Formats: sequence, C-alpha cells, structure tokens
Amino acid sequence: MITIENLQKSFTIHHLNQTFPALENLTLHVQEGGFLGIVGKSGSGKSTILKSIYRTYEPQAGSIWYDSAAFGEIDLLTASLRDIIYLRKHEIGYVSQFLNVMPRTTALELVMQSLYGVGAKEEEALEKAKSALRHFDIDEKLWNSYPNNFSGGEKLRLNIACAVVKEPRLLLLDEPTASLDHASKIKVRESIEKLKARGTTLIGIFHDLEFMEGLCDQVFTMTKLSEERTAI
Ligand SMILES: Nc1ncnc2c1ncn2[C@@H]1O[C@H](COP(=O)(O)OP(=O)(O)OP(=O)(O)O)[C@@H](O)[C@H]1O
Repeated sequence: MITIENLQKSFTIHHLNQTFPALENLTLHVQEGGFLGIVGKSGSGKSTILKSIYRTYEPQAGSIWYDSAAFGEIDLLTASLRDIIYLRKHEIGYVSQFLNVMPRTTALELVMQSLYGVGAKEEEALEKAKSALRHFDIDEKLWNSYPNNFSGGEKLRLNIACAVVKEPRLLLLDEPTASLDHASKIKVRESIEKLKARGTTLIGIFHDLEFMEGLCDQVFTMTKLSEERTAI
C-alpha cells in the first residue's frame, strides 16, 4: 500500500543559517491492510515521516509510492496538489494530537463536514456524526459548541472521530492516545480494531507501547541521526 524509498528531509533554520537532517535514506514498506507502528526517541523523525506522507512536509529526495484507489500507484512526493487534496478528502486520514479548529463550526458540524467530504447526504452525516461523538464519549452538551475551548482529551477524541467516520483506506496516527485517560484509550483502540478489520492500512506513532501490543503487525524503530543535531 505504501513503499517509501530513500526518503530525505532536512530543515533549514534560517536565523541560524544552518540545515539539519531529519530523515536520511529512509526506506520502509507497509502492505495493504497492515498496521505499522513507529517508535523511537523524541526528535528522531517519526512525525516527519507521517507529515511527508500527508504532504504537510516536502522531502528533498526519495519517493513515497501509494497504491491509490482513484489514481493507482502514485508518488505522493510529486503528485499534484489537486491529487493530494483529493486523497486527503477521500483516501488518507491524519490524526495528530492537535485539532484543526474551524472558526464558528461546532463539534457536530465538524464531524458532519468530514462525512460530506466523502459524499454523505445530510441525514446520513447527522446520524453517523452523532454515533461517532457518542462512541468517543463527547458529552452531548458539547455537540453544539465550538471546540476551541474543549479540553485536550476532548479535542483529541473529536479529531479521531472526524478521521475515523470517513473510513479512510490509509490512516496516519501521530500519537493519537497522548493525553487520553484509560477509558478513552480503549475507545480509540476499538475504533482502530474496527478499521483494521475492514481493511484500512494504518501507520501509527505511539509512546504507549502497551497500547500498540497486539495491534501492530510490524514495528519500525527510528534511530536518531545523531545524539547531537549536526548541521549539514
Ligand atoms: N517544521 C520544522 N522546522 C524545523 N525543524 C523541524 C521541523 N519539524 C521537525 N523538525 C526537526 O526535525 C527533527 C525530527 O522531528 P520530528 O517531529 O519528526 O521527531 P519525532 O520523532 O516525531 O519527535 P517526538 O517524538 O518528540 O514528537 C527534530 O530535530 C525536529 O526539531
């Protein structure tokens, strides 16, 4: 489903006038329906991998071959922005610890918009959105309020609900259980298990190794390029 070849990403810190490598010649493969867990030290480049797949970051070299339902084999590094936007809407989901809050959009509307993106009609979107909010224990009193004042855990659960309702083909999870209590973690795990059972391919970063156990088919350990950041 995903084959990453010789991926290279560095960051230039302009005020220092220096460039630091984050990923060097990274190669990995995830089969369709598989679940790859990525672990490794802080700063080793785990999030950079997911952001490169989602094209939030643009690596300098390498390729990320994705087997798309709409386009067939496509290199996410060189795909047009139009194709990337299509894929984000229909095929690839991304959950981070941070919620992309839209102004004047309630929690319920946010989940519904996610469903409209994949073609749901209003009635269906409303039912599915309510059921997802219920599943992730978002208090009904909060459904019609703006999420910018939600707690960290509530925002995270809403974020996961928005991604999961679309039943993406590929789901990228950047520490989806950070700041969640045990009961919420179980809910997230249940949803991941359901998605996996229906064939979603998953790539996830977890600090909570216990959470990963029994979920991931393979674990990829990132090593830090150097303990001290070295300029190139
Ligand atoms: N937008 C950016 N600008 C500059 N440097 C960045 C940027 N994003 C990441 N980096 C640097 O790239 C390196 C890898 O960062 P990344 O966030 O991928 O690590 P990580 O393994 O996910 O860390 P953590 O586990 O702490 O979240 C770090 O040294 C980080 O400072």
